[in-house]
Amino acid sequence: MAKKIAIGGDHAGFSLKEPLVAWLKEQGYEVKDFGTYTADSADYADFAHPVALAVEKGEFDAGVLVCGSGQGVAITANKHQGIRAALVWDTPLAALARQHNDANIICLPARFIAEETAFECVTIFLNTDFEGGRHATRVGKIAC
Ligand SMILES: O=C(CO)[C@H](O)[C@H](O)[C@H](O)COP(=O)(O)O
Repeated sequence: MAKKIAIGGDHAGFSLKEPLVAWLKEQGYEVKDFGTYTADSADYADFAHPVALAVEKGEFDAGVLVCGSGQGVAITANKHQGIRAALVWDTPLAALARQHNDANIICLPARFIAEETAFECVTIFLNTDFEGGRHATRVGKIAC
């Protein structure tokens, strides 16, 4: 069965989110786009919270969030107890976010990453397993 991906971002993420949505669908993923749907100025939390909530509730296998720096969406998503949102801008970080942190949302900085690199990061993020072991102990200590 196709992996289900929730995606969202603000105006600054829009120019990256649009090709990402199309590309993810081409790859066979089931994608729900939580907006924003234009390049008009918008507030990242209005999109990061719905994506985080949907992933937290188990309605999606993973989330992708995009804003200018990636930081606003990451900070917002990590307010949710069940979310581990990782700010990623290169492929080794995408792998580590899964291997060591069991991240369930990848946050991309649209204004600081090339489209092709973003695609590579998302591919790695969606296809890398959590290593468990000592990392499971550490991840288990995150929630407060
Ligand atoms: O990067 C962001 C938050 O971390 C946002 O996407 C905004 O782009 C950033 O806050 C700048 O805002 P602006 O209205 O685009 O100048």
